[in-house]
This record gives sequence, C-alpha cells and structure tokens, in this order.
Amino acid sequence: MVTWKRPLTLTALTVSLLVLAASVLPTLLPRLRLLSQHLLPSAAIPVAVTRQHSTSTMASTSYDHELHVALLAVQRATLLTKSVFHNHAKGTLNKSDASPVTIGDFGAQALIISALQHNFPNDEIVAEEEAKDLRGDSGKEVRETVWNLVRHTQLGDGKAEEVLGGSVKSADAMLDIIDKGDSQGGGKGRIWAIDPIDGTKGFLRGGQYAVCLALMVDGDVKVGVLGCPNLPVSDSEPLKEGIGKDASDEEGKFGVLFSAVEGQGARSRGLSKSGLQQAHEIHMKPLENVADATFCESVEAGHSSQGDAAAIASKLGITKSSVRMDSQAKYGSIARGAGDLYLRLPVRKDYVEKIWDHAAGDLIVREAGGMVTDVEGNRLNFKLGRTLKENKGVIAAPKNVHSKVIEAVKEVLGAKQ
Ligand SMILES: Nc1ncnc2c1ncn2[C@@H]1O[C@H](COP(=O)(O)O)[C@@H](OP(=O)(O)O)[C@H]1O
Ligand SMILES: [Mg+2]
Ligand SMILES: [Mg+2]
Ligand SMILES: [Mg+2]
Repeated sequence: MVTWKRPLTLTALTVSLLVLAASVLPTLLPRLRLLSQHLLPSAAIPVAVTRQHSTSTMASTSYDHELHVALLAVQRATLLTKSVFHNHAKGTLNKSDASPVTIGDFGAQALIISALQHNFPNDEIVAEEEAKDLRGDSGKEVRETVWNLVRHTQLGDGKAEEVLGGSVKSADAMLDIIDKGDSQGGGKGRIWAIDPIDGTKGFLRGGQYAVCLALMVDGDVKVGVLGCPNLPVSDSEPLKEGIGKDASDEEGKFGVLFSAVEGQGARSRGLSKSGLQQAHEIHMKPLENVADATFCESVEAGHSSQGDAAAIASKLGITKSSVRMDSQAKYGSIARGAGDLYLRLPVRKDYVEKIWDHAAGDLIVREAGGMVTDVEGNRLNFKLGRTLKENKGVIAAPKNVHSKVIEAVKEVLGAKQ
C-alpha cells in the first residue's frame, strides 16, 4: 500500500499547485504583458505565423523572402519574353477560347513555377497556361523551341540564379513544371497566381504586356509583382500606348518592375538583366476634381466596353481622351501616378474575369493609395477559385473619387438594362 501512497500524495500536491496557478495567472498576465511592452521595443515582440514551406523557418509576416523570389522570378521571365519578341517567330497557338498563347507564355510560366517550387515546395499555384499542346509528337516542335528558351534564360547575377534554384533539368521536367499551375485556388492557404504574359495580344503587337505574379494567403493578396518590359522606366513620363524606348537595353536596363506587399506600400524599379535595381515608393496622383482625370482602358474592345467608358467619362466631365493599353500595365501606370483611373467594363454578361489578370495589380494600386472594385463597388474576391465569379468588370481610382466614379458607372450601365 505504501507504494501507492507516495504517488497519490504527489498527485494531490501537483493538482493543488495547478489550481493555485490557474487562480493567480489571470491577474498576473496583464501585468507581465504591460511590463514586456515597456521593456521590449515593439519590433522585438514576435508575431507567429505558420509557414508551410521548408526553406525558411523564421516566423514573420514581412514576406521579405516571398517578395525577393517573386521579383527575381518575374525579372528573369521578362528576359525570356524579350528574347521571344526580338529573336523568334512568336509560335502562336490558339486556345480553346480562341485567345492566343505564345512560346513566350509557356516559357515564362515554366521559369516562374520552377523558382516557386524551389523556394516554396508546399505552396499551390494557379497559372494561366497548361502544357497539353507541348506534349507528344504533335507538340514536339513548340516543346523544343520553348525548352531552348527556358534553358538559356538566366539572370546575369549568379547569386540571383542561386535564389531561383538555377535552370530546369529537362524538357519533360519543364512540361510537368508548367502543369503544376493547375490548382483550383480558393480561400485557404498559400496560393500563387501567375499570368506569364498578360496582354498576349499587346505582346504580339509590340504594345504593352506584363508578367504577373501574386501570392494570396487565405484568399487575400499579400505580395504582388508586375514586370512591364515596354513601359518607360520613369514614373513621370506621360501615359501612352505603345512600346517604350528600347535604347536603355544597351545598359542592361529596360521597362519597369512594380511590387507591393500588403501594409508595406507599393514600389517600382527598373527591370534589369542581372540583379534587382534600387526601388522607390510609388503613389497614386492626388486628384481633387475627377473631371481632370486621365483614364485608361483595354486596347481590345472585346475585353472592355469602350463605348460605356466614354459615356462614363462624359458623365464625370472628363474631357481628356482615354489611354488604351494592354495588360496589367494599366494598374501599374495609375499606381505610379502616370494616369488616374482604370475602367474595365463588361462586354459580355457570361465572361468571368480570371484571378491572374488582377491579383498583383489590385494590391499594387491599393498599396499606392487607390481603391479597386468591380462595377458594383465591391472589392475583388480572390477566394472563389481560378475566377472572380462574383465580380463583373474593374474600377480602379484614387480613394477620394472612387465612389463618384461608381455612381457614374451605375448610371450608365443601369440605363442599358
Ligand atoms: N471577353 C473578355 N472580357 C474581359 N477580359 C477578357 C476577355 N477575353 C479575354 N480577356 C482577358 O483579357 C486579358 C487582357 O486584358 P487587357 O485587355 O487589359 O489587355 C487577357 O489576358 P491574357 O492576355 O493573359 O490572355 C484575357 O485573360
Ligand atoms: Mg491568355
Ligand atoms: Mg491575362
Ligand atoms: Mg496571359
């Protein structure tokens, strides 16, 4: 019996100690927290976040590593698209929805996913393209061309290439990498959205296009990067459609790389063929009177109703003619103050916008001080899968005039019903 008595006494003692601790701790905890706030600078208070990927074990919500990888991955992909533009027949195929896809789209998607898989192997990826047309005998010629582009595209900075995990191992590996972008998306976990070439029609015409990458966490965009090789480097150059000056190519610089991290503002820097250039903050241009606005819209009348945009502009008293440019370069352009509004007005009732066409631009404009909604004034909802099925159109504007623009949009679109 003695052998039972000791443990029983010990257990009783432990239980009374626990009861005592439970009664004292609630009164002690707030005091301890107060004390720690006085003793520790706020930056030293750790913020816990569960990271799923294996390369970084540091708990942080800064997304520094994600941003760094995304910037380098997009910059490298723009080298491939530039090379396609200057040195190749574009190798255009028609997709099932009759929209074009080029060897540049496939190659850029392969390079970006390869970098994401190297750094964040557990993250999901929603990307626009798939490798189906590159497989088998019928896909051999395009596959070989894309493979040659992918394996020969490198940043001229060894450290940057190391961050991205170097080159893709084989043509077959490249096809599987392209198809890793088949996630169905949704509102849970870490999901990257990739548009390897947004504005493919602009790319083919020598107009604007953008290489787009965004990280969503539980459906909120946390990191957004847009590489726009044909935009002028300077934020103050007037907004115009068409190709930017290519002369700077000789110095290894061309176009612009926009980026934003939620809560940390938006930035831009020149694109380069090597490491990252120095970045600076960008902001929407202050606009007191909406009648003074410059607005941008799609070049393609099939993507956005230019008639409705003209009617809305006239209701707002806007007299400047619209600037038409392809791709998410429109988001970047208003975020840097080169224009004021972006109007995307539905042409067909049955068209659903894709998340990769908007995720990066949405964050970049909001972080630059703007507001981005659909034509009803609702925020874009990235939680619903590969498409924005709850939203129609896009209206991006400085915060102070956004509701005025939505009023005009509703009047014009409402009158058509
Ligand atoms: N009927 C339609 N309405 C709106 N957007 C459309 C559309 N058909 C295609 N698009 C999208 O418009 C994007 C280009 O936008 P913009 O007109 O602003 O340049 C295309 O991206 P891709 O070029 O990546 O395929 C495509 O996803
Ligand atoms: Mg497309
Ligand atoms: Mg697109
Ligand atoms: Mg695309």
